[in-house]
Amino acid sequence: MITVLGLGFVGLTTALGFSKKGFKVYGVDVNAQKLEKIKNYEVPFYEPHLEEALRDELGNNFIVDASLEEAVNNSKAIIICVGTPGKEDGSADLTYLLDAVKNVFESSDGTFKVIVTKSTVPPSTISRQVKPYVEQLNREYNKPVGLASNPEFLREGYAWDDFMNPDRVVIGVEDEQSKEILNQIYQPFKAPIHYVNYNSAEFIKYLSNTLLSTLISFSNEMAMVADHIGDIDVARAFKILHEDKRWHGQPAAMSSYVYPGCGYGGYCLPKDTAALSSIAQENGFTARILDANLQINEEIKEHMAEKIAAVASKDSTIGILGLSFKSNSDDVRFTPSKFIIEKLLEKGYTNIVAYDPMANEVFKASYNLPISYVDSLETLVEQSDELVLLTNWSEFKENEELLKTKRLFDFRYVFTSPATSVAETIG
Ligand SMILES: NC(=O)c1ccc[n+]([C@@H]2O[C@H](COP(=O)([O-])OP(=O)(O)OC[C@H]3O[C@@H](n4cnc5c(N)ncnc54)[C@H](O)[C@@H]3O)[C@@H](O)[C@H]2O)c1
Ligand SMILES: O=c1ccn([C@@H]2O[C@H](COP(=O)(O)OP(=O)(O)O[C@H]3O[C@H](CO)[C@@H](O)[C@H](O)[C@H]3O)[C@@H](O)[C@H]2O)c(=O)[nH]1
Repeated sequence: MITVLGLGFVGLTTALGFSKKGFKVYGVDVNAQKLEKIKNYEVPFYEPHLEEALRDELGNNFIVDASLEEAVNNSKAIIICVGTPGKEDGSADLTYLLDAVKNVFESSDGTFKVIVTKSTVPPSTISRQVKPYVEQLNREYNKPVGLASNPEFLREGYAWDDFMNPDRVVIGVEDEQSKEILNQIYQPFKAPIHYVNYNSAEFIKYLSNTLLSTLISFSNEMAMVADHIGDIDVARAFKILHEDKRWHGQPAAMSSYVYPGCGYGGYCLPKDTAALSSIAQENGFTARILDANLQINEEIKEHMAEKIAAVASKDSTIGILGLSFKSNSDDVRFTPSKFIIEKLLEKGYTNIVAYDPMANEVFKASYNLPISYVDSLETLVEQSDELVLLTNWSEFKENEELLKTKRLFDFRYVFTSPATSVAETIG
């Protein structure tokens, strides 16, 4: 039913996991020594629980002494778990992956199977590299295959538990036959399954890993800032930081911080981020993550203005939804709306009309921009050709139908939550 190519940390765990769930699984590896060990019930690396699982499954559902041909042709899903090491220039080396794809083609008897990339590959690998490669192979072999991306999120040391109890399963798939097969093999896991396109699936894996690496480097940058300033108990500071209630609960409210939008504003985050970078510099340390953080906060606003300028004609009326820096507040200090409106004015949009449930007056008095204001959402929509949502007010959320009568730039992702816009959740 399933073949797993590559029996390293991910592959052996995957093979034993599916085997444990009752599927017949063929395990294949090009490393003869590794394979020999596995055949002798030996896990070639240290990972808790795998030895026990190998003892239970080998010779039952898990088969490692079959030829590649037998494995591939008895399987509907071929899951590739080979290494994708980094090259010197930082890019991913896809040699093993493409070799594995070729091996599948050479061995296939021509019945339909789906080749599933579980190895971590950069977004666009399937669409721009694997798919064209498969099309090229197909001109030679003419064997129908489907493609899917199924990134793996397990951690070493917890591989078995993470694989058997995934937080979610992500499947990038663009044809029904492959989707059906993947749906079947993941049903026993009782986890949410998210079907997305290839690029999104690959991206989600990097979104996860780079968030983790960024948080670690951020923490380390902060420790270096603290060391340079001196007399700061770094470990204690981090422990106290973790007491913020937004880190706890399910889902932790902190997840709303890991969410794109149109930049942070308000009286605190912009000035405090700048001030810490500045005092670090005074103490002889350049806080590059903080500096990049500030720079991104500028760039995102320009990016949003450019998105509008790319499609909206200069003589259209732009309706701004939201002026305060966040909902449930009338504070307009450093509000992204101010900067985005200024950028639109610079780009030549002269008809800008704005509405905020609370902050019209204070915004007008603070910034004196050449725009007009209206006092109801209905009037704003009526007067505008384009709508630009910049503050996450519930009044906007509650009026989706009205807002969607015009083209809407939803820059707070109110109606297109990144979590659900590309994903269909089942299970
Ligand atoms: N290690 C992790 O915690 C982890 C977690 C999630 C994702 N990943 C990703 O999964 C992939 C595999 O990682 P790993 O740690 O299991 O690697 P690994 O090096 O432990 O295992 C890869 C295996 O693939 C085998 N192989 C190479 N070419 C082959 C081919 N043509 N046919 C059959 N087998 C072949 C190798 O001999 C090796 O045993 C990588 O892309 C990695 O980034 C790793
Ligand atoms: O606060 C922290 C947490 C981790 N680390 C270090 O970060 C590295 C990675 O740790 P961890 O994430 O626990 O291990 P991995 O097994 O490499 O797992 C990561 O990489 C996998 C492969 O892509 C993903 O599947 C996992 O979700 C992701 O956590 C290690 O050097 C840790 O010491 C720190 O320095 N500080």
